[in-house]
Amino acid sequence: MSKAGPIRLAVFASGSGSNFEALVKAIRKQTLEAEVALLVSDKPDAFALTRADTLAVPSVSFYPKQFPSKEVFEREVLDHLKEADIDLIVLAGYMRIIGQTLLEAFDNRIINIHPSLLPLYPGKQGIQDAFDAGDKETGVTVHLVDEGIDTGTILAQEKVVIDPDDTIESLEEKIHAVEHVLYPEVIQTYIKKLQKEYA
Ligand SMILES: Nc1nc2c(c(=O)[nH]1)N[C@@H](CN(C=O)c1ccc(C(=O)N[C@@H](CCC(=O)O)C(=O)O)cc1)CN2
Ligand SMILES: NCC(=O)N[C@@H]1O[C@H](COP(=O)([O-])[O-])[C@@H](O)[C@H]1O
Repeated sequence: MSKAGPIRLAVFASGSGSNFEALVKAIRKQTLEAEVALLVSDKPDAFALTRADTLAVPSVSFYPKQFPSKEVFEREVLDHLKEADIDLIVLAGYMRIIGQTLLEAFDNRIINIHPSLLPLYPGKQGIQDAFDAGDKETGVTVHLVDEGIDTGTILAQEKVVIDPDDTIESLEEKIHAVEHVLYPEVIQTYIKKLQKEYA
């Protein structure tokens, strides 16, 4: 981490990749002092990979079920991260549990964004769960990733009001709009913290 040059991020995405694109655009607007050196996906048909091609960001994708175990899969991923000299892993709609191989190699250097006010509604459908519960508000959480699911140290949260006339689609739009601003801000702050620690 003490090396020269910008912090090198690997973004992990399984789906659309709008948060990935927001991070790249924040870097190009110079509001995030980092470099997205690699996009990693566990879904070779993920639209995030198309966004990476359009944005000229190197990418790699995998079929996890082709590997005999999560450990073997993550060792392959880790080889690519080392080759790209990655400093920080940023999960952005990555719908796969991070195992011990990556957790140990990137201790306190894996961040996730989750579309609920954790500890409320962890898991894969945070937006739907809050909507179905009839809550008047939900929000976005950015947290460190640990061995639990959405149990890592919370770095930031922002509330989002659920209006009576909201649909699941309109709520998703409001959540994503918050994410696309909050995530780059939180990562910038965390990078500065890491750089001080490693100085
Ligand atoms: N070790 C951790 N890994 C991940 C975390 C975390 O907090 N700790 N956050 C998730 C994101 N996520 C919710 O925020 C989440 C993603 C995926 C799952 C899940 O049950 N996935 C299944 C199915 C995977 C598949 O079939 O594609 C699984 O991996 O077994 C729950 C929560 C990212 N990873
Ligand atoms: N459990 C993790 C989880 O639900 N993550 C959520 O997936 C979406 C990815 O959107 P994107 O692919 O457009 O960035 C985001 O809303 C993110 O919070």
